[in-house]
Amino acid sequence: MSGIRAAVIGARGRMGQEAVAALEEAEGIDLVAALGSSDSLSALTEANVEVAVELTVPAVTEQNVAFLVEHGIHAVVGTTGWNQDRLDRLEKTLATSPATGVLIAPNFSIGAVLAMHFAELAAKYFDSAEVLEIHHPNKLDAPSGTAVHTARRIAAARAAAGMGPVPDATESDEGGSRGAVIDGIHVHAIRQRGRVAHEEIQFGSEGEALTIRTDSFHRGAFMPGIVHAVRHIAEHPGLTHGLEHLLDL
Ligand SMILES: NC(=O)C1=CN([C@@H]2O[C@H](COP(=O)(O)OP(=O)(O)OC[C@H]3O[C@@H](n4cnc5c(N)ncnc54)[C@H](OP(=O)(O)O)[C@@H]3O)[C@@H](O)[C@H]2O)C=CC1
Ligand SMILES: O=C(O)C1=N[C@H](C(=O)O)C[C@H](O)C1
Repeated sequence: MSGIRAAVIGARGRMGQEAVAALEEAEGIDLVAALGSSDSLSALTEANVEVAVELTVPAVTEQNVAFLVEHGIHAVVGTTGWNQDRLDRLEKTLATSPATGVLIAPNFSIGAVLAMHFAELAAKYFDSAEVLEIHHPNKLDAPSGTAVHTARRIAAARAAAGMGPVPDATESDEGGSRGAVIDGIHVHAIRQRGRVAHEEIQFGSEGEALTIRTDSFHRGAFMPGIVHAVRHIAEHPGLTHGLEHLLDL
């Protein structure tokens, strides 16, 4: 064995099981540890892990990533829940281990990464913009991490173009029908059995609309992005937020 020594944390979850299979298949990567919730993280240092893929739950991801950084293990993180406070704390931890790379990836699917990129490009050309996400009903968080990241990027592109708020005359919003509002962009979450992960970004201006849609029908959709990140995260010390930064976009 002489490839990148990789591990999966959360190996028995829906994503973790797929990631274990994908990394076992990947050339130039040796999967040397696969941890569930009852395993100690010390197994990672005992196995001399170089890159760990973190796919757990929002409640534990921050402490897992802190352990990785403190032990100089590069991290490829798919778990949601990385708000600005958590990202700020992570930056501080990374300052103590400057050669270590951490990728926080709201979505590993190439289609979703491109959809967010296209949405950012389109944002300044349309008066209205809203994000709709649809996921399986076992998902713990709403709105999805991808939808939050998408809304933030649209809002930043609008702000950079000097645009004001989206037009909306709503005076009463009983039960939150207008959805969550992330940096001024409305985000709507649907949970539906039979679905995996889907997002639609809707833009509108007088007389025209643009809809950008991405569908992940199977968790295999996320695996090429994970494998690519495991191969390249060591070249990106510090914090990287979004797989787009590891791609040639
Ligand atoms: N970035 C992306 O592209 C994607 C991100 N996600 C995100 O990834 C995360 C996982 O999703 P999914 O696989 O569907 O969730 P699951 O609920 O299927 O899996 C979560 C796993 O986390 C494990 N876990 C919980 N606590 C710990 C811990 N302390 N140490 C190790 N493992 C732990 C559980 O382990 P056990 O079974 O051993 O109790 C469980 O198997 C979610 O936040 C989801 O939103 C999902 C899809 C794509
Ligand atoms: O929980 C999921 O399934 C997914 N979570 C991520 C998110 O919240 O954006 C990525 C993808 O949408 C699937």
